[in-house]
Amino acid sequence: MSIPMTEMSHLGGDHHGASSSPSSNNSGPISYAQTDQMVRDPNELDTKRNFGNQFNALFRKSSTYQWRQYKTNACQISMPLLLVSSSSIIIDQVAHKHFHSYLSFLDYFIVDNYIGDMQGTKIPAILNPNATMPSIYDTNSTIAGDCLKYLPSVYAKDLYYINELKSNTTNEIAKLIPSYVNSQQMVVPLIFSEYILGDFAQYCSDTPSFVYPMGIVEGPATYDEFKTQIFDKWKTQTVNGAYNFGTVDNNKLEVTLMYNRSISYGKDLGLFYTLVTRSYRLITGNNITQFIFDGVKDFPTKKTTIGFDLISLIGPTLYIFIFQLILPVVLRIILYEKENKLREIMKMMGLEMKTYWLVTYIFSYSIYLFAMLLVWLLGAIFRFRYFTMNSPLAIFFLIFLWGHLLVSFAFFASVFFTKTDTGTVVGYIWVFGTGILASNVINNILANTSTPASSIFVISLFPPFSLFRGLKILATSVTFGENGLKAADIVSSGMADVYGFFIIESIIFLILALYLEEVLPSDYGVKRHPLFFLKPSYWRGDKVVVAPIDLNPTMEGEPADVAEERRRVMETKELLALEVLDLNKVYPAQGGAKRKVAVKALALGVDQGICFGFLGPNGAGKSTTISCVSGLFPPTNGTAKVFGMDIRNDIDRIHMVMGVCPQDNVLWDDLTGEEHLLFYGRIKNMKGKQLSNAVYEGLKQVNLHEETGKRSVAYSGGMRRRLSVACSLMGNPKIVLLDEPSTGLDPASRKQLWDIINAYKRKCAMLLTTHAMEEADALCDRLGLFVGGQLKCIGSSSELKSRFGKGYKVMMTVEHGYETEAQKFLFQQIPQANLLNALAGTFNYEVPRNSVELSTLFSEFEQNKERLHITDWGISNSTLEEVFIKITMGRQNERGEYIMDDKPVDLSHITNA
Ligand SMILES: Nc1ncnc2c1ncn2[C@@H]1O[C@H](COP(=O)(O)OP(=O)(O)OP(=O)(O)O)[C@@H](O)[C@H]1O
Repeated sequence: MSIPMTEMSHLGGDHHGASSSPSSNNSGPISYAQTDQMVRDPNELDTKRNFGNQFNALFRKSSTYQWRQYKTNACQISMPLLLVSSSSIIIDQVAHKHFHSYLSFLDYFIVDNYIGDMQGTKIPAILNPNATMPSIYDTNSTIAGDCLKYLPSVYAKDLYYINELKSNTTNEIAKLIPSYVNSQQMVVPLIFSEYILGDFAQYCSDTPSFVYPMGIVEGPATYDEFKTQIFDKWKTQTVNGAYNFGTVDNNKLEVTLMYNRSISYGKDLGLFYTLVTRSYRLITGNNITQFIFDGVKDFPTKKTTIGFDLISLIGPTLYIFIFQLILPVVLRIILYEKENKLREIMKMMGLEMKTYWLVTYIFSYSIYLFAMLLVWLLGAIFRFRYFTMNSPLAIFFLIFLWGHLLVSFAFFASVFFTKTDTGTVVGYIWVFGTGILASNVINNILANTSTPASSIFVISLFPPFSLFRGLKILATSVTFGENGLKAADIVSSGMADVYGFFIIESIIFLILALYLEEVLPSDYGVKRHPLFFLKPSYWRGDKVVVAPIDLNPTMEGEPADVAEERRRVMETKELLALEVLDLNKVYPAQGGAKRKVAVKALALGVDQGICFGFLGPNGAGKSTTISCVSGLFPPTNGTAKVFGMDIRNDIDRIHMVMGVCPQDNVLWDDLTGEEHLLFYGRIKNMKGKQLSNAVYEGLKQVNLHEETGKRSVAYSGGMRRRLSVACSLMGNPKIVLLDEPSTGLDPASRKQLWDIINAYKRKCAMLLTTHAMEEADALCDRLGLFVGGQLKCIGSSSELKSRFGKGYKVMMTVEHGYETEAQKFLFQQIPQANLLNALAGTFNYEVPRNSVELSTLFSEFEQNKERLHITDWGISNSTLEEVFIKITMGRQNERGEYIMDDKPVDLSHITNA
């Protein structure tokens, strides 16, 4: 005979005798509950969170994590740098191409526009005589009035003409222009269009001023001489431009314009043009019938010098992208931990959220600051006036304060996203969208001096626009020959206002972010009442008062053992590791799914030092119960107490004595196993030798001690699972919740895991869910079987088997052709045997527990097996699996017994034979 040893081991009962039944009408602890350190009062537990330890734990973890992410971080940080560098190259190219090779194209464009502009100019009626000719500013003019002090002083006084006539006719025009413009009566109204003057026109538009036109003097006799002279003088830059007349007579005006780009940037080309054509008309009285405009010639200039800082001109547009580019990066940092439940698991393991936000803030800000300081450095290296001419103090405050607003705003925005990728993409759209909006719309609003202060105030409430305002002030200070913003001008320029907005908005967004995190419903976490801050108890730091839950003494339809468990929980005087008190969880209808009652009026107690197993089919509500107990979800009704501490108002303290291994492995891909354990150990106040020993032991127990350098992303599924279990056991928790801990483990690893759990369960209480019946058998002192969110039975494995199993199983294998004789023999020995199945000569029977005398059965089989050609036989106890199947698939009859509708094969003809 061969008796399957594993099954035979069940003979004579399980590892816990039925005598230890909780149903023995006592309300004390389960008799086999043992623990090395019995807790009698929750105050005996070390539930204090130490800010220093947790800060240290998180700071080290985040530093290591960010360091491991150096490639991603380098890419993200280099984006702003790339923008700065590439803009420098592009602008250099544009400057050289347009101002040197394609100069005339650009300048024709300017002239054309200018003419168009002039035609549309409305001359104010009060001006008399009407303006006939535009003027160039004489900034020294006292007549000009106050408005001119705002104008850039780039216009020098002298404009030359060269009398290098090709024709033999007298060059009347050449003579007349100087006398025309130099005559004192030629005080002309200032009527430049806004196109030409840009922002500066705003200053003078309300108070038309009169200025002297500049002087025009005769220059050297030939163009070549003139060129030489200009080239010699380019550094002093006193000459604005020159005319070189060709043929000039009553019908024809042939002229070449030359201008000094270093001074005038081409802005006054139109002016030069108009000056000569209108003078011609005024002096000759003729309309020009033939105008030969020979194009525009640039004055010789030093090769690399460009007259104005294009980068500063387009600065606000460019810099608004650069300054905001870290926003999606920060969003990614926050959302990664949110989406992957890492934030929740840290919380469940005891991390204080204040510490979490502080460290996340410091890291996000550091990444931003590092990137921006590099941008500043690069800007200085490329000699962008923006960075070299503006006061370093003004730039520093802009970078420093904007960083705070950016990070606070990212915190605020992160509240509205759950997926990392969605948040990051929206972040980039935000950066570019607001950048484009700012440079196209907000720019004009800010540039318009008639924009009321209230509008500017409203605009500034929007972070990207207040940034744009600051960037524009700095840009304006350097664009057209200004000397940059001085530290002394920070207040008068409006920069101080911008800083003020940054500071106030940072505080507002930070408070909003933290507030919304506390109250806004989300996938995980217990949320506060929206008006929680109005309660004085919140500010005093008092514990929230919650109504006590009185367990219903009876619940209709509850099986006897479950009702008994309810009574035990109500009456027990002992401090239980976990009391579940009429816990209900209803998931609201969402995304097409109906409202789901996942857990119904659950009442049970888990004693200290035992391992309690939740069994049940998929969707029975096991994980939901664990999630409620761990604080991942708030219960809809009812509550649970861990060592007497209520999950509704003491969850933070509970977390310090709790270890959680969720159903999915919640790990940081880029951290090693050792780093995970160090982190969780530090959170739970472990230090020094104690910590390093615990980490080593933890890794050794799960057989990961030789994988210390490997990051968890490179672990196999089983290794990740073992690491998750090791994390949950760090820091000597008093209660450990394990949601399907052995999923995906090979048999050897599973055995190892069982050894760990068996070793730990005397030190703490454990709650585990599993689908593996042998695991429940091997580990759990008590089991609860769930179906449809309700507890269907509760007890030790042996109790359940004896209550719901039919007794023993007998297996017999018979040689071909001798089956009938062998079966007859079996029914003679055990008349109540019930054939479950017969396959290829192997027969399985169910045998009622008291229907057989085991010793007689053994000797009868031994004596007859050869005669009956029985090659193998065995007897085993009912398995938990049968109990499981019976309860989950069977139905209850009127006496409350579980029966299976699928009847076994009817072989009564054999029995009767
Ligand atoms: N976040 C959720 N939102 C809505 N319904 C949910 C949510 N989580 C679980 N449920 C539903 O609640 C019920 C119980 O789910 P739960 O995950 O607790 O079952 P389980 O017993 O742990 O199952 P399994 O053994 O498959 O892990 C299921 O019907 C499930 O669809």
